[in-house]
Amino acid sequence: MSRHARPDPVVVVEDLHRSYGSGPTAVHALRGVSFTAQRGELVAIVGRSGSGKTSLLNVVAGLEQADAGRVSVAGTDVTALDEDGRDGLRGDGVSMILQGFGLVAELSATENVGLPLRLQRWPSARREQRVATLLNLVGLDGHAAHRPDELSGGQMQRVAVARALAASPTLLVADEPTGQLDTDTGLAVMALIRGVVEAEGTTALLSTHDPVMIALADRVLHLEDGRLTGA
Ligand SMILES: Nc1ncnc2c1ncn2[C@@H]1O[C@H](COP(=O)(O)OP(=O)(O)OP(=O)(O)O)[C@@H](O)[C@H]1O
Repeated sequence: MSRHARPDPVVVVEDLHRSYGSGPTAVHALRGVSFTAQRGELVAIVGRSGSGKTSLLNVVAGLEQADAGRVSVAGTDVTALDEDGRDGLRGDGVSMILQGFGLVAELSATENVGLPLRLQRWPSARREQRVATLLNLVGLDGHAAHRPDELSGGQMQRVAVARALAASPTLLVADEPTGQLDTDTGLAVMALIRGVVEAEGTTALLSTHDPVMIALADRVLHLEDGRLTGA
């Protein structure tokens, strides 16, 4: 755990339920999940395909609504927010790295990474410096001017990671952030996330199948059929 970690719960999840569909064909993706993640803690969520990892991350980040239960992020009751409120959450302290990258096709790597800083009205000189630092950290100095269609899948993922970290979020939510990366790039991205957790006291909630990422986590939560099982 980072030196910032202290009992200061950034994420509090209580008895969370989420289903898709209704009637006999309904899928109960989350069946009463509860846990807490502290400031500066890197929590890995593991479990078989279909165990509910993406559903859990999406509800915590406000992309999907829970059927029942409560999620609080940095003191905000996410489950009580309407759609606008949930969108606002992601501009304000919660960053998400999605499985499909979520980059803007028309923008260069530099512009994509700088987007959250633009939204927060960072002065341009400071913004440029932060973006350059992040692109360097993810090993993409030479690709700053490239648009997503000029980048490989691994490079797009690294841009997405840099963008998610740009505005020093309180909470980073990442769905298999190294899933589509080769071993070396995956290690670099994991080290980057671990480093940010250490340096900035970010709380990170990640789903992963990667043993190295699991080893780097402060805590591992095991999901099985929508329930947390003993670690
Ligand atoms: N939009 C949806 N409509 C219907 N069922 C869904 C939907 N999203 C997820 N599910 C179902 O909910 C369950 C949990 O899915 P989820 O994507 O959360 O699992 P996961 O652990 O993230 O899987 P993976 O590791 O394959 O990404 C699965 O049975 C899945 O088929």
